[in-house]
Amino acid sequence: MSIDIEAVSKTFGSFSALSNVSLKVPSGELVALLGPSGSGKTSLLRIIAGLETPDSGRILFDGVEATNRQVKDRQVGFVFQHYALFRHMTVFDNIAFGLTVKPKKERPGTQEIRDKVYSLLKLIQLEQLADRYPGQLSGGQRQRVALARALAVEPQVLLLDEPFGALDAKVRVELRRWLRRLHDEIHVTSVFVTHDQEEALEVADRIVVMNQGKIEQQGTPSEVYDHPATPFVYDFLGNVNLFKGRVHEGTAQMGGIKLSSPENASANDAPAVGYVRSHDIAIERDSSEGALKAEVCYLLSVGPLVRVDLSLPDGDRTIEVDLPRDEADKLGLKVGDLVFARPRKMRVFVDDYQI
Ligand SMILES: Nc1ncnc2c1ncn2[C@@H]1O[C@H](COP(=O)(O)OP(=O)(O)OP(=O)(O)O)[C@@H](O)[C@H]1O
Repeated sequence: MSIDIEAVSKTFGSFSALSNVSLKVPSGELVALLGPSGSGKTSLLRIIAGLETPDSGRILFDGVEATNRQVKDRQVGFVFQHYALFRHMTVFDNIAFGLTVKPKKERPGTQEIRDKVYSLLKLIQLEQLADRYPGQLSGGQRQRVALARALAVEPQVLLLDEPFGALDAKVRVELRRWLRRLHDEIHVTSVFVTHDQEEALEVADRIVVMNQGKIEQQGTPSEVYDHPATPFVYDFLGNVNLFKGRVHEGTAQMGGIKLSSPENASANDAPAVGYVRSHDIAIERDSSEGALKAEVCYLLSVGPLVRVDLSLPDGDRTIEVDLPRDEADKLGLKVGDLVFARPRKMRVFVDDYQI
């Protein structure tokens, strides 16, 4: 089922939580709502669910207006971060719950419910745990059961609000991959709220980046990561260094670096900020054009990368560089070394922006 959100606004008292938000979720797509705390992700999800009513705007399911439709008539399934399972019920009974409470004429027979629950247990790979109670499961297993419970009633839309938020990092990564594979199998239209950019990049077909109740940008993971539309998106989706300067007649002069025809900078003689991701800076031993002299002030190996902090001679500024480990090994960097940093890719935004 497709979802259309048309010009939705929502205020709480005098606070505007959502302002004129429009979004189309095509049938079968997995969309991530990504943004910092308080950006309006959960409010939007609750409006889709029918748990909250917008002040203005409309929600359509499959092209049919559903703004005032009751939650129970929307055919949505939920999985929340703390959507507790029924503690006194087994895994089997938790998953079966939505089916057993259906009105008598819609309720499937006992054998049909049993078959359905076992097929879902197979899907979440927990067949052997049907008789356990929630207290006897790990956090990750509990969220998988919560997902199976949501899917049991065959929702047309699945809404997930930080479903892995309470889990430790390793389980989170496993579960998001698992969710992606599961979605490829069942194709239910899904909206997934997260503030974790890696999670959104890995799981979603499309990412909707939210900030202060508005959509900053939407696109495929590579569109939003490789072509951020605004400084906010640049900053939110990855580690970034800022170089302040000016643009003048098609040339940008940013903190000692000169760029001709910088992307995105058409203004004349205006203050501007250049954005460079930490992995888009090369470190070289020899001086070359477009490279900045810098001193290595900190080194840290993190998995396959080495984080190198460089201080620039212009004062107290440091820039962060992420180098593949073999490249760092080849350079043999030590704290105190004088090197040259060359931004490989810089995006210039003319409007001043503070992080
Ligand atoms: N029922 C409410 N009453 C008053 N203010 C609310 C209510 N619900 C949300 N808000 C406010 O609206 C803003 C958006 O909240 P929302 O929960 O949608 O953000 P979020 O992006 O999901 O944040 P988080 O990641 O922290 O959950 C917040 O500033 C929040 O305090």
